[in-house]
Amino acid sequence: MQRLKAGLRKTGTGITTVFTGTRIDETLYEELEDALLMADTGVKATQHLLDDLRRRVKEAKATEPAAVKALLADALTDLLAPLEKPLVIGEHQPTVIMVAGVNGAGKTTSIGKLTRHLADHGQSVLLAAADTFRAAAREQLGVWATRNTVEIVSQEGGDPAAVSFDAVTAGKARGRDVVLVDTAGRLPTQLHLMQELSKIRRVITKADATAPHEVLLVIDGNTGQNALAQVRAFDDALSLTGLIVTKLDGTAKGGVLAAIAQERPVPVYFIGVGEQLQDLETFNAREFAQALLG
Ligand SMILES: Nc1nc2c(ncn2[C@@H]2O[C@H](COP(=O)(O)OP(=O)(O)OP(=O)(O)O)[C@@H](O)[C@H]2O)c(=O)[nH]1
Repeated sequence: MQRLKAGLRKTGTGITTVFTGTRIDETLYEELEDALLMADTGVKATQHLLDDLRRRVKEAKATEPAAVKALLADALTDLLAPLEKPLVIGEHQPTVIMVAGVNGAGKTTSIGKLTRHLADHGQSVLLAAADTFRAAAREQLGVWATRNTVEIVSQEGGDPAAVSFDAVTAGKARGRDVVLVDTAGRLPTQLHLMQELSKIRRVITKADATAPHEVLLVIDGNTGQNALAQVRAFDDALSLTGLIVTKLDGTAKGGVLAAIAQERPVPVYFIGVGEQLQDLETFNAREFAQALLG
């Protein structure tokens, strides 16, 4: 919570200074609108929050800007609440989790953190290095695997769908709890690479008819509105089940979660708040709103 609070300070300060005045007037709402837009909350979510806030202020008969800030925290919590959902492991063995994202979003780091989180909860993990293009990516995942004492299935220059198939088959045979499939970073505009992702998904289903059980997109919270565009594109191509939002430490664009909640509410399973293994937190709407608004 402290790390999240510190991380969201840049986003939060712009919004909270709006409430330092003494009067609740149109200027306050206008400044708040600007601050929310600056924080990448997006036009729709900003409008929704302002309308909701005006209603709450009227109902509560609030007279102090400080009270309005508390009401905004409530409005934001309600908006973000649909994004709150725990990642459930154990309904299938293994639970197959496919992870996608654009280059540099923090996919491999998040997989390392997630592996550690799962291992801490007593789950055995098998990693599939389906990023067969970049030797460095395989090596990086290998480092995480060693650090987490988990197994890894990788294949130099192989077909990513084939590696995924092998990993799911091995996970089944070895009775692992979770198979995590890391895919190469790609842009939604690279159509052939998006098709390749769909192929990986299909081939995973061939190895296990019920899989993948989770299809996660890792997005960089620092990219603001662009992250929302990524959610839309990857969701259209892959039917996402969840998100991991990274780099929420030190961002000025934390409002993007509100935009996602408003426009494409894919659950946020985890948030990344640093580069270390332990810097992964489950997403909680109230905590996030409070961390943001101080
Ligand atoms: N501050 C901070 N940095 C992060 C976080 N998550 C990842 N990073 C950093 O972001 C950079 C990119 O992370 P990677 O995990 O390599 O990204 P990737 O999506 O796997 O990249 P590709 O393999 O190119 O697709 C690294 O320097 C990470 O340390 C986070 O939550 N906070």
